Amino acid sequence: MKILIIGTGYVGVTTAMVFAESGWQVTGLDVDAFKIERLRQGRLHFHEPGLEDLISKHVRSGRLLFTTDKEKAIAEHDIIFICVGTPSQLDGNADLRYIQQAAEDIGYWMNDYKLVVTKSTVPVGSQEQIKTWIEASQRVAYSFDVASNPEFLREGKAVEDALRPDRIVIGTDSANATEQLQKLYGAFQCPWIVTKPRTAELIKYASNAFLATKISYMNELARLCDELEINVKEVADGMGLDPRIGPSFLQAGLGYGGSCFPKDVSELVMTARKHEVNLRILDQVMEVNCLQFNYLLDKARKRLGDFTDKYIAVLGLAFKPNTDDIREAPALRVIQELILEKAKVRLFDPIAKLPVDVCYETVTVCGSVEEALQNAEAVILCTEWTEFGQLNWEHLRALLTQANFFDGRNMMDARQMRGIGYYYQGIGNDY
Ligand SMILES: NC(=O)c1ccc[n+]([C@@H]2O[C@H](COP(=O)([O-])OP(=O)(O)OC[C@H]3O[C@@H](n4cnc5c(N)ncnc54)[C@H](O)[C@@H]3O)[C@@H](O)[C@H]2O)c1
Ligand SMILES: O=c1ccn([C@@H]2O[C@H](COP(=O)(O)OP(=O)(O)O[C@H]3O[C@H](CO)[C@@H](O)[C@H](O)[C@H]3O)[C@@H](O)[C@H]2O)c(=O)[nH]1
Repeated sequence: MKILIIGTGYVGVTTAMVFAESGWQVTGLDVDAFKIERLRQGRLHFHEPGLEDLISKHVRSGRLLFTTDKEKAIAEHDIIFICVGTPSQLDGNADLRYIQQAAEDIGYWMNDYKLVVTKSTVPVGSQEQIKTWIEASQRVAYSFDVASNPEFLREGKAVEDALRPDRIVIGTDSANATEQLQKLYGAFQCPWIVTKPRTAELIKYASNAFLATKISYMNELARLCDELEINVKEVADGMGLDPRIGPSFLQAGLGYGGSCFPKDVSELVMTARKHEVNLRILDQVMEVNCLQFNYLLDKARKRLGDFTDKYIAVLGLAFKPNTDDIREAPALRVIQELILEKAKVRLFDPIAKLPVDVCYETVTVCGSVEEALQNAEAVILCTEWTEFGQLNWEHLRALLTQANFFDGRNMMDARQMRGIGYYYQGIGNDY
């Protein structure tokens, strides 16, 4: 079996690596020639720990190829994974234009039977829609199957998650598709769920929305903790020991960001609305998340009076550590608000960059934490990069004109920070 991956972003490249590691011949196809050129050299166009070494190993051995040639790629492969983006539209619905383009390309260039597998996160009912797009663009009516195989990897931990998944979910009505996918994933020792396409699609959205719910719940609880003089991290530790709750996704902070939770919660709410079901909990999850960054900024406003002409050091831009992804990053909201309130932002992130077209006069991108802290009246920590926790904050205090520390990820210990002279506020982490 020869595998084609359409879309060589975070998911496509990781999926290509997984199948190459299992010994299959894999080709990655993208419309972006820059990305393909880098990948051909065994280099990634994004930051993902451990992935580049594996990609470059398989490129060198010839097991992994990259191309922009749709016609040849589609004609020469039997199994095609769609891994293109499904961002949000302004109204909250998923934008399926890249999926439609990929489906139409497959229909147009197919020359034999193909198994088409959707790894992209697509709304419930998309498999039927993809079938109609393929059929409508076929020049000859070759047979094909469509299956859903949602991806559950986390950025920053993609290699580990994709090589050792918790579960493999397959949604298809075709016995042939199930058989081929079982062969493909043969070596994986994890639970399998083979179900209807719609169920598979909903499992993906329901999982992300549930995790987002845990986060918003903890963020609300953190506000209560601030009032009650209780530390939310201790509460989370106590809750997490109950195996029915579990310790993960209980970290209060600036709210969830990234390319998945915001858009997927929103799409699930929209899907429900189309069916006249009101997912009230998720409406609140989104609202809490939208307000969360401002909760920390309010603490800073109270302390500083206002931000006008004040140097503010913002540490961390990525939506979480160990990635360069800034899609829906809470740091962006913090920065936008600081700009509106006329602060002079000094930004540092070890990996993530502001896009070149985003150039604010009042934002200085710094090359080190020290540079960002220079003359600042406050530090706002937005991403919990390990290195921020390892710095000598006592020593760094001298760089600041005022030692105010607002910790959006509850990374520091309040007592220790106060002990070395900081005015410290976290999110439910002050006591
Ligand atoms: N990023 C994650 O952590 C993650 C995890 C699980 C699932 N997902 C889902 O996987 C999908 C992909 O996410 P991503 O983060 O990898 O996206 P991405 O934006 O990093 O990559 C998508 C790639 O598809 C390419 N593309 C678009 N249209 C194309 C076409 N017609 N032919 C060939 N290439 C095309 C783009 O150029 C881009 O390189 C989304 O639906 C997302 O929700 C993402
Ligand atoms: O306790 C927590 C855990 C996470 N976050 C935030 O939530 C966001 C998402 O984090 P995470 O889930 O680790 O990253 P993603 O790479 O977006 O992965 C999620 O989204 C992917 C795309 O659908 C799924 O495949 C993964 O299973 C799902 O975890 C980030 O902003 C985190 O800072 C918190 O605020 N508190």
